[in-house]
Amino acid sequence: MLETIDLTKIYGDGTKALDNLNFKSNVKVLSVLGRNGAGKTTLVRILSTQLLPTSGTARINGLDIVKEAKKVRKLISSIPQEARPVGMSSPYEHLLMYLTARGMSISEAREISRKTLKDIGLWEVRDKPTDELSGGMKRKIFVAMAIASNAELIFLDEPTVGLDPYSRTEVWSILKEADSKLVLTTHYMEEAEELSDEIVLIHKGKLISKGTVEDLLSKFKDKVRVEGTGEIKVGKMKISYVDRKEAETYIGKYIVKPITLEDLFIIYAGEGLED
Ligand SMILES: Nc1ncnc2c1ncn2[C@@H]1O[C@H](COP(=O)(O)OP(=O)(O)OP(=O)(O)O)[C@@H](O)[C@H]1O
Repeated sequence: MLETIDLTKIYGDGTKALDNLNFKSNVKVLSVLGRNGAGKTTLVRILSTQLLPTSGTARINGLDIVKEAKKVRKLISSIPQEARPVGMSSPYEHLLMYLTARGMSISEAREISRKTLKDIGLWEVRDKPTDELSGGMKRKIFVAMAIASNAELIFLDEPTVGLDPYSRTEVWSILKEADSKLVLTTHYMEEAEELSDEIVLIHKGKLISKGTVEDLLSKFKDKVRVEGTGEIKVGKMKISYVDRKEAETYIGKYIVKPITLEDLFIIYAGEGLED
């Protein structure tokens, strides 16, 4: 169970990255979505005890992430967005080091490392220095480390950035099979749709919406997206969200599409529909 209580973060320069965030979640995969700068990484860093909040707190399985940070760290594993592997060490060595450092026996760590490297598609390069691997392969090492940890809750900040579609599917598959609960941030909406049991949408550090993909979209079930005309300007593109009936008059003249998760970003950027 994850719960944030009036969680607020104001950085030293005055930027309010999280603004009284309150939500509870107890699902297998929770995705945190929001535009660049919405506060997702700040939230994940605070929840994974790498950064202190300015005020408020959060609880993971009832444990306070500030007052009981040491206990929380035993429950979680986290891959920061900026994680970089050690160039001379191989993927296999990364996993072994990480798992044994977490207290796993060497024999168990060997077995789990091998299985995870196979599952995630890194088996053939398991003994290569990571310096000699591609950016996507390096990213996969961290996903493998987190999943192999079998932690109760795993934080994955944009786990599939830079991965080709095949590798992304490999990662999705391993994430779906994991026994751990996951908190994920992503800018890939199909990834959020594929994996999430619940989504929290944040904007300028505030909670905008929470629910399943269906819940979030159901608020706009009678609307469609019209491209080429409308009040909302995204760069040079004009977009409007109109009732289905009204959209009939646009068919043939403009591009008319169903609303997807991507549209929530445009809608909630403050320029679209009122909630
Ligand atoms: N160390 C810092 N000092 C000052 N401001 C910061 C710092 N880190 C982040 N911010 C600011 O806090 C806000 C939230 O940033 P954060 O990285 O949490 O957003 P995000 O939703 O993860 O963005 P992205 O999708 O681009 O990764 C932004 O305005 C950002 O500029």
